[in-house]
Amino acid sequence: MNAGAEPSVRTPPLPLRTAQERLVSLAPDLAIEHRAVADCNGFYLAHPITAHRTQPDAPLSAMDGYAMRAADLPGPWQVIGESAAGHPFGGTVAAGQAVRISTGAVLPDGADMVLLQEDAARAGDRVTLTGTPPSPTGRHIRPAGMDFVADAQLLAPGTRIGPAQIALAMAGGHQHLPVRRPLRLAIIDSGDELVGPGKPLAAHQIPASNGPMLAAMAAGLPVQVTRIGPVADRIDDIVAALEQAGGADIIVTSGGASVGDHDLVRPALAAAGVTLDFWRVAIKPGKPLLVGRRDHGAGPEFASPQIVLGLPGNPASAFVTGFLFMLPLLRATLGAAEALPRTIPARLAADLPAGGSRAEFLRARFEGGAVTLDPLQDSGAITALARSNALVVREARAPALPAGSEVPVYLLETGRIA
Ligand SMILES: Nc1nc2c(c(=O)[nH]1)N[C@H]1C(S)=C(S)[C@@H](COP(=O)(O)OP(=O)(O)OC[C@H]3O[C@@H](n4cnc5c(N)ncnc54)[C@H](O)[C@@H]3O)O[C@H]1N2
Ligand code: MOO
Repeated sequence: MNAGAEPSVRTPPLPLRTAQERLVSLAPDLAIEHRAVADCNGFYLAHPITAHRTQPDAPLSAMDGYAMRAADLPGPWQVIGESAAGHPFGGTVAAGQAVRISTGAVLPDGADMVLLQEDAARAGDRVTLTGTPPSPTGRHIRPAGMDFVADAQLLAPGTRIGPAQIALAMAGGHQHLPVRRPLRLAIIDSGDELVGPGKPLAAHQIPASNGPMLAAMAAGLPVQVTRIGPVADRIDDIVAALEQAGGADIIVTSGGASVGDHDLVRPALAAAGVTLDFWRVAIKPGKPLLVGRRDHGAGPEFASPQIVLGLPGNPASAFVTGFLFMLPLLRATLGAAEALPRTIPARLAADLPAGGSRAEFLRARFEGGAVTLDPLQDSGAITALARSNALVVREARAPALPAGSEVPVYLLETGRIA
């Protein structure tokens, strides 16, 4: 879209990939901070990190037993001391000698093998072989540098930091990691029919469920969520909600994105100074998605424009666009190397009819490599969403496929998909 050209219903909906790439390219630039390693779970690494040390820094025993020279097999040996984890043996193992050793302890000089204690018998300071000696290729020794050597790259930029990455950074001698600061996300529910929690409902009203759903989708990421609404279908009210969200890096709305007389998010965005970047994507559900931005003007912390992502109101549409657009935008802003979700191949449990003019994301269950479509594909059906753990991708105008065919699916982990 050219700058200044207002997208209209006459502008064809964008193909999915084009729309996703455009959105991700708008990701705000969040400042990089140095955060205590243990507090980095779920963040993305902003710069590569290298090892400040070698691990292990000396050869270690991988088992409890006796350290000795393989050339002395089959023994017997005289025990001359002990090497425990944190307490190395200071001497050297000579011919016919052994050192009692524990897992993680430094292998004494002169030794090149560890005999498991289960394969040995000890009487006083004499040890004899009672079982199988270690094979020449498995002497229960972890050589120095087996895990990593000083200055080697430990983690690449854009890596998601989880429990194992925290362990690696700590072992590599890091106290802090460079990550983008937590993202401020405002989520706005809009619609006259919506009611917030704990309030009585008339027949024409429904509980606002999209806001909590979208917040839960983002919960695994370092995101501070502010929930606003539900907001009435009045331009002034929506503008006021957008002002309330003035300090957010990203605003996600749901509802009011379509073409009805009460779908007022677009005019409200214009009134609030948001320039529309694109509107409508050729996907089902989720077509009326919109993306806009406005200058923050709130200091150096907000160097990039604020992004507004308007999702359709239907719950399945909000979920699918939350998965295909909101989460990739959050990941890209937080510095993820890979912002877009990936499909995996699965076998269709039943025939799949031909597709329509939009790419579709069908709610389904994936079990044992096979995927079964939910019979209720209405974008207002939350039950179907709640019992699904996968989205089957059917490309626009895809031909009908027989059961057993391979299709791409997105897996949705229960409770935590970010
Ligand atoms: N004439 C046309 N009508 C519609 C079109 C179209 O192209 N031409 N597009 C349809 C499609 S596709 C979708 S998707 C919907 C989405 O419309 P909106 O984004 O404007 O959503 P609303 O009309 O506000 O609401 C739709 C539906 O979702 C419920 N809803 C909304 N917000 C929430 C919430 N926070 N929690 C739970 N449920 C919510 C709302 O009550 C409606 O039932 O438009 C089609 N129409
Ligand atoms: O695209 Mo709407 O999201 O079909 O339901």
